[in-house]
Amino acid sequence: MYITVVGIGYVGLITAVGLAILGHTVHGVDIDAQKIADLLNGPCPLYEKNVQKKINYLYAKKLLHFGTHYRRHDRIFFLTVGTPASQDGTIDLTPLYAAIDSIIAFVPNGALFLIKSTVPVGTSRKIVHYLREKNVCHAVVSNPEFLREGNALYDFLNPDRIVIGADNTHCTAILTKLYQPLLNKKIPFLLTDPTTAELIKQASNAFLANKIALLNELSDLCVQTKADLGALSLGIGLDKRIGEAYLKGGPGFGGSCLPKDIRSLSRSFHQYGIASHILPAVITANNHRFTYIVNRITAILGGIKNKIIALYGLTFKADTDDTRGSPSLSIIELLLAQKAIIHGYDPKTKYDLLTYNEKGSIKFFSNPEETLCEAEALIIATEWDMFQNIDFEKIKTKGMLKSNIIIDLRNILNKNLIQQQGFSYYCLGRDI
Ligand SMILES: NC(=O)c1ccc[n+]([C@@H]2O[C@H](COP(=O)([O-])OP(=O)(O)OC[C@H]3O[C@@H](n4cnc5c(N)ncnc54)[C@H](O)[C@@H]3O)[C@@H](O)[C@H]2O)c1
Ligand SMILES: O=c1ccn([C@@H]2O[C@H](COP(=O)(O)OP(=O)(O)O[C@H]3O[C@H](CO)[C@@H](O)[C@H](O)[C@H]3O)[C@@H](O)[C@H]2O)c(=O)[nH]1
Repeated sequence: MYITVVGIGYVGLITAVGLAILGHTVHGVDIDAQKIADLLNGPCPLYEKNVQKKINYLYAKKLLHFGTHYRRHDRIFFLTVGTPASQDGTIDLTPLYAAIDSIIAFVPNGALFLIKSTVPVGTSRKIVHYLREKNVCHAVVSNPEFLREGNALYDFLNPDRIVIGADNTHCTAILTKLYQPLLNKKIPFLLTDPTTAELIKQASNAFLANKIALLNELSDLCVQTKADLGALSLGIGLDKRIGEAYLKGGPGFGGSCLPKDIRSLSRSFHQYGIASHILPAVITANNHRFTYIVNRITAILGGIKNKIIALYGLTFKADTDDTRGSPSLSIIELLLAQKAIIHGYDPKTKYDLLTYNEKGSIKFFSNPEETLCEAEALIIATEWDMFQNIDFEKIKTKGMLKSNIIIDLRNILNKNLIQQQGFSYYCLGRDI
């Protein structure tokens, strides 16, 4: 099938590559001409493992194309543009409607719009009305995406389920054909209406966020009671009704999705005149976590004013270059506000894209050892594998870290080894 993917960001790029791997011919369109040029000439504008190789291969096979314009014969459009949220959860749908406007100005009636962007409940049906008012006739289907950055292509090709929210059976038939290779793998195919499909997407993220927030709260109780956080997660997760995923303690959940989608869902409750008591509590708990962690760091260091603190990991989790909604950045802002001096390191972050509200002292480094220069303490904020392979023995012997304090917000280092090497090691659920 010939498919157009609109908005080649984290989701659009993987959707385009994934659909081409499934055997379709895919045309990716973005308004960002620089992004398209980078996709065509390299390097890939975003980091997702194994994707660059796949792009090169599919491009050579002519299964994948990129451009800034639509083609007249395009009929099936996956809409994957951004849907950012303001603090009160209002979603900015301007990019989505702009994309729709540019498509309908170009293609004749009879196209199929598949909404993959995460949108507030009711959006697909509003789009149907919008198209009707414009006197054009196209079908609209909700087909939310559940991929995780860092595992994106695997998730696209091996999803736990495909959710289709459609009001007519003709669209369902097209989608069955489109996803046939995945249906052959017995991946559950859930057909429902568009509103329910939209709600499934946001509610799934709300459940995940709930799990993380509760685990993080329990982690604080572990500190006070000297219970073992690792054993607690395992013990809870072994209950099949709960499951082991999303029970890792950390600095709080972040990213461009979980925080945004809970705020948006919470706003939908409000708009429909009902109260959600749980969602606002999860948001508050997560925001509070950043302050809690900075207070603990301050206590461990006996004050942080004018002290250099090295921080490893700026992305919102490992294996991505995405810093949107990153807990590391929230923690850095709070440390800078107390006049700490930050030395930051991340293997994939494009430092020049980072902006700070606090105009404090911050410097970024291109290698982990240099980052430690003159630092009082090292904070590990994301779980990149490479941080586990750093030669801490050498760091200790050469006296690279002034006070030999390591604060591990992801519990990725081997506590016994690191303590034997002579560091004061502080980890989640025990000291923080
Ligand atoms: N990032 C994720 O892991 C993830 C997973 C599932 C769902 N989602 C949802 O998918 C959507 C996209 O997220 P993302 O992280 O890929 O965003 P992104 O910001 O990385 O990408 C959006 C892209 O859309 C382009 N764009 C904006 N307006 C356009 C227009 N009118 N025409 C063509 N292109 C346009 C932008 O230039 C950008 O390249 C959001 O709704 C998000 O909530 C994201
Ligand atoms: O046990 C855990 C799991 C995750 N996190 C944190 O939670 C955040 C979100 O992680 P993850 O869910 O892996 O990231 P995303 O790539 O944003 O994926 C989420 O958001 C996407 C966009 O909606 C959805 O498609 C995915 O299904 C959903 O997992 C990150 O800060 C993680 O560090 C934890 O602290 N502990």
